[in-house]
Amino acid sequence: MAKYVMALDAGTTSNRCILFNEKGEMCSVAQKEFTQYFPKPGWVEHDANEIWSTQLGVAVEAISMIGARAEDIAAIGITNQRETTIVWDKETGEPVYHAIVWQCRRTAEYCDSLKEKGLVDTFRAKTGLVIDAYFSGTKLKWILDNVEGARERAERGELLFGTVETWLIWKLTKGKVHVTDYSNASRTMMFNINTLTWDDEILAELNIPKSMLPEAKPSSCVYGESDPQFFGGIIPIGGAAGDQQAALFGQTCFNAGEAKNTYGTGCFMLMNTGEKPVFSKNGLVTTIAWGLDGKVNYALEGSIFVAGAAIQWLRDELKLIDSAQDSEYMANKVKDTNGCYVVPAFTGLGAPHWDQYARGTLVGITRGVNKYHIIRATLDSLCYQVNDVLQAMRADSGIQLAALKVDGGASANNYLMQTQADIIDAPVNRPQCVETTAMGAAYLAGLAVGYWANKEEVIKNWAIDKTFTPEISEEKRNTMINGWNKAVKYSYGWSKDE
Ligand SMILES: Nc1ncnc2c1ncn2[C@@H]1O[C@H](COP(=O)(O)OP(=O)(O)O)[C@@H](O)[C@H]1O
Ligand SMILES: O=P(O)(O)OC[C@H](O)CO
Repeated sequence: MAKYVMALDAGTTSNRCILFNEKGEMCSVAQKEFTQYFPKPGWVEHDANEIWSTQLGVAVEAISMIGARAEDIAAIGITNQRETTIVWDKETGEPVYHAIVWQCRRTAEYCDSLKEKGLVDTFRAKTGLVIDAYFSGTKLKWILDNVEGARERAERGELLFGTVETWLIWKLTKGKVHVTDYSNASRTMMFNINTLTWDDEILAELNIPKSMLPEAKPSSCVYGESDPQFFGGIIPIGGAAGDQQAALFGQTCFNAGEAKNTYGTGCFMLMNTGEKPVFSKNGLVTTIAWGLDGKVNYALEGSIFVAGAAIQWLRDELKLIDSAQDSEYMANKVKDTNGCYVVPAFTGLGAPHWDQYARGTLVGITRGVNKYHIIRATLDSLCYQVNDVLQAMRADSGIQLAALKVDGGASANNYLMQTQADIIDAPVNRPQCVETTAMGAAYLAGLAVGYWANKEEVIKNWAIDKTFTPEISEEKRNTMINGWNKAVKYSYGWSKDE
């Protein structure tokens, strides 16, 4: 029997490959960052060819690190930064433009025009989403409208669209397979989450030729095989899911009412709502969690655009820290933020505010505020944003979570996790393996090929590392949250007149 399942985790700032064994243990890990392009304020792009070459590179590295062969790998599972939009030529495989990243705000005004046409309820009912530049649909329209010749070529059937998993599967199969999974399709603002089909009315509104779109399939199913050129033999590609839905699966939140929060570049809280979509009244979006065993699970999601990215900003732009890990030590050098607040609305605000024009702000500065206070306030901003989303989730679902399951790169930060427990006034549970995104993709792929027999087998692999319990008084919590509520308002609408 094959020894491993290979997860390809194509994140926003880096690509990773992890080989998992049957017990869900990480047997080999390789990771590489890739270039971020910021061509204009609020715009974010990646080079799709670099996404592919980096992803293939780490896969080959992870395999060779433990001397594995293709036949040792039961299946490949893919998980990815969602919404990021790639258009390429069907024949040459060349992207016609850089990948437009989920964080990119270039279509904010066009989104406003859709709202002004009174389409908010239509989009919500069909796609589960709010109209926002975050999602793929308007990014795809932008490419067709702005790249010379793209619309004509698309109408002639020469171009293909995909989010990152579609692109990677297409590359891995050398152009044989053009698919997406339901969880990724549900982030495009073009997919009807009730009928599980591309929505003709929306495609007409956005003027998108249907022939460009991939076939939408369940998240756990064999889409095709990787070409033998890449790993010295064929490997079935057995699963794909957006990274946040994969993390929900990796955290084994299989039942309605179970939730997780992932602290990566952004921060995303998802609650499984079972086999029926629940539509939010409090600024959350409805999304497909996964398609598995002939059924579809839905989730409520609170999407926070900037979380770990704010720590990168402290490191790369302000140069206040040498590494993201240092933020913990630095934050602990002071007992509070000395009254200052950071609102990292660098690419607008997502849930529950949904302000495309919000921009970052630093308020409450007095003469005594030093770099440690600013670092601490930046970490705290993640906790406040998560609290805003958690309150919305409580209101929508009526469920008071007994504890919050966390994961993602920044969940390693103990200061951050303790403050999170303090602010939400509930325990925070961190599992031993915080690579739940990759783990979820591995589970979906492994289940498709029988490497794991069923979900019950994988539940056994979840184990806790540490629980953080609330330690501050209600009075202190309220004071901190009131300050945040005041601060966040200063970020609203900042770039509207530019
Ligand atoms: N110890 C830490 N404290 C705070 N932030 C951290 C820490 N370690 C990593 N991060 C942040 O977490 C992010 C990386 O997490 P990861 O889950 O790999 O993200 P992604 O999948 O979005 O690329 C980076 O933005 C980094 O700044
Ligand atoms: O790169 P991450 O892990 O922050 O995830 C990005 C999300 O998928 C965007 O929706």
